[in-house]
Amino acid sequence: MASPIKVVVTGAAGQIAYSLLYQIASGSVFGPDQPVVLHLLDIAPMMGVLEGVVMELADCALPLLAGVLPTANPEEAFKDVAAPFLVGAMPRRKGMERKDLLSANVRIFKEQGQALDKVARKDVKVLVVGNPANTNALICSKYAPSIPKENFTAMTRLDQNRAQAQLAAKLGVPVQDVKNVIIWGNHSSTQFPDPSNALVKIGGVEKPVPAAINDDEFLKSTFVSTVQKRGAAVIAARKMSSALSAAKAASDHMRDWFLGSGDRWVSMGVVSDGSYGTPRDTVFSFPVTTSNGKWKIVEGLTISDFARTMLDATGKELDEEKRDALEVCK
Ligand SMILES: NC(=O)C1=CN([C@@H]2O[C@H](COP(=O)(O)OP(=O)(O)OC[C@H]3O[C@@H](n4cnc5c(N)ncnc54)[C@H](O)[C@@H]3O)[C@@H](O)[C@H]2O)C=CC1
Ligand SMILES: O=C([O-])CC(=O)C(=O)O
Repeated sequence: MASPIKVVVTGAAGQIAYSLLYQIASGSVFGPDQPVVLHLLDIAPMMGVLEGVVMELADCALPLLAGVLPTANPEEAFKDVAAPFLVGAMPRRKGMERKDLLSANVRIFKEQGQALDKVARKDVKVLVVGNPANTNALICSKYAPSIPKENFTAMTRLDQNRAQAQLAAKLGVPVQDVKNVIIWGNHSSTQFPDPSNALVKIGGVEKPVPAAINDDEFLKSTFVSTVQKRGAAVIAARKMSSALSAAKAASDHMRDWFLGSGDRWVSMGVVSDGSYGTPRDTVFSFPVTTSNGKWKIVEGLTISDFARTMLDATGKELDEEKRDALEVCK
């Protein structure tokens, strides 16, 4: 058995963490042979609730759970961790856009960037879930200059999973038979869920999704807006934002980053190098492949005029969010 790795979940007393902690501690993220020590960070007033979460983790009797550390101190939480899931932040409510959370949440990621810079391993792999996730990840990276910027990512995997599920339902196939749908840009209502390179397996044969669906109007309008607005639809129904599916997506993101994405593309918000004409120095979601703990943007894709308009709109929003976030952090 490998020696345990330290994994931190922030917002550990919240609703996403409630699903996520089990997935990490049961081996679905880092593999069935990798023990974990869980560091649980939340704010001081939540320590009582967190105590209950600690009790429940013990009561799960999980063989891979090698230790649990609940704390309200970021430097204690981030000490020597390999994998931070930065979930802790205010969720939006009905009628809000995710960027409306910026002024409330971005300071959390400044403070946590500073703490990571001070005490985390330099090869730490950071996943930001708390909204607005892309811009929070950018700010976190900016305040942790001793850690390579490639090590900071934002979660758009939930959007990818939603897009894949929508296409599979339309085609009447199991969800795993659809692959390579892309989420470009911001985890917001300007994101571009792009099915143009997606593939579907039908009767054992792989075909392009656009040809299999053969309904351009559906792919450019209904499909795009359903995925863009899915988070708001869940809030309208549940009166709380998605948590079960968000935790599953966070697990998928980290698992693929650590263990590899195989023959599938996955979407991750990463610091843009300007690929595909996107704004540099924003955290932009791209199709990537992952192996040996590193991600690589899929190169050489054709960008249609429609896609160009969509990429430019979401890039513009990310530039605006960055400007606002830097102002808040001054
Ligand atoms: N990127 C994505 O796809 C998704 C992102 N989200 C976002 O994830 C975040 C968390 O959502 P929920 O778990 O539903 O919220 P929640 O309100 O249930 O839990 C948030 C937890 O974070 C804690 N927290 C607040 N400030 C903190 C700090 N400075 N340090 C550590 N913990 C802190 C709170 O005390 C609370 O326990 C929200 O911002 C939400 O919008 C939610 C779904 C999907
Ligand atoms: O919509 C929200 O505010 C929560 C979220 O990010 C999502 O469900 O995608």
